[in-house]
Amino acid sequence: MKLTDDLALEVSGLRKTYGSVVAVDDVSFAIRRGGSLGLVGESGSGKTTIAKIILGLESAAAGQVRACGRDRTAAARTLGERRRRAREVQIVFQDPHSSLDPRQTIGSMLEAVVRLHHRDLIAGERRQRVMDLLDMVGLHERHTAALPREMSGGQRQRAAIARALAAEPEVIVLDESVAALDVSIQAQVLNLLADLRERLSVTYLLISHDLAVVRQLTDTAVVMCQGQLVESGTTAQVLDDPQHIYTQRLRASVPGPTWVRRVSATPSILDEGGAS
Ligand SMILES: Nc1ncnc2c1ncn2[C@@H]1O[C@H](COP(=O)(O)OP(=O)(O)OP(=O)(O)O)[C@@H](O)[C@H]1O
Repeated sequence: MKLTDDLALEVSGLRKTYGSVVAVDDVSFAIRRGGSLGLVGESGSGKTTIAKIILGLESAAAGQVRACGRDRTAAARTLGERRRRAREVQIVFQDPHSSLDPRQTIGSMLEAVVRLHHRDLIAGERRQRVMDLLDMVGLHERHTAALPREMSGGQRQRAAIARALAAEPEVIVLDESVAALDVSIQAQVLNLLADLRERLSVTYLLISHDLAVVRQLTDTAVVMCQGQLVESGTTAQVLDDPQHIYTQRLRASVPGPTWVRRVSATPSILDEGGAS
């Protein structure tokens, strides 16, 4: 794969094993600056492992990860390097309950991140930045004093998005970020994410098993099956005209507004007896 500077994120030949399990097997994809790519696949296909390697939470056995043209495959050696990498890629997890510190108010959490990444700002400017971040995600000044448990699930996820934005990252990894929310709240947060992408030109890597979410938020998609990338293309191509049998089964197994039942209930869409 050609590595170029107008790409926000590039993953090439990535491999990760856990003992005898090959979690990620020679996976390559790229996202242009401001683009949004959906990483699709059923549970255990290797999606979160890829996210962890991109974030530096796991090391790869082979392959390369680059963000904004800079290699980040090897562990960061200095604090400055870790901070710079954090400004390149941030993550929003599925469950803000466990990803937010339960003892820290939303305001102090955001101010700490602003302070870490914008050391030149004075106190008043930092406070203003926190207000701006809250406003960007549809929260209010009163939420600065709130603890995570005093907020609704949707508000907590908005706070987690604000925390990611506080670093002004080039790329945000959204790892099942709306999966735990009620459907109506999920729609609001999806709209917020779409608006933010448009306003900030931020790049998304969206990890989801929910094809409707992938359709709404991404313009390209890759499909993972048992650690391998089996299909890639524009989101419309992949979802409307899937070429690989796995993607076809994945699509057929997802109930949606226009869902037609084509497969019987099965623990895995890979079970031969499961699809009919
Ligand atoms: N820390 C670990 N130790 C051992 N095996 C692991 C570890 N993390 C992941 N795996 C294995 O690697 C494979 C890929 O897991 P991964 O969590 O990346 O999949 P996923 O597609 O993100 O699934 P899910 O949507 O359920 O999170 C699975 O077989 C999983 O059991």
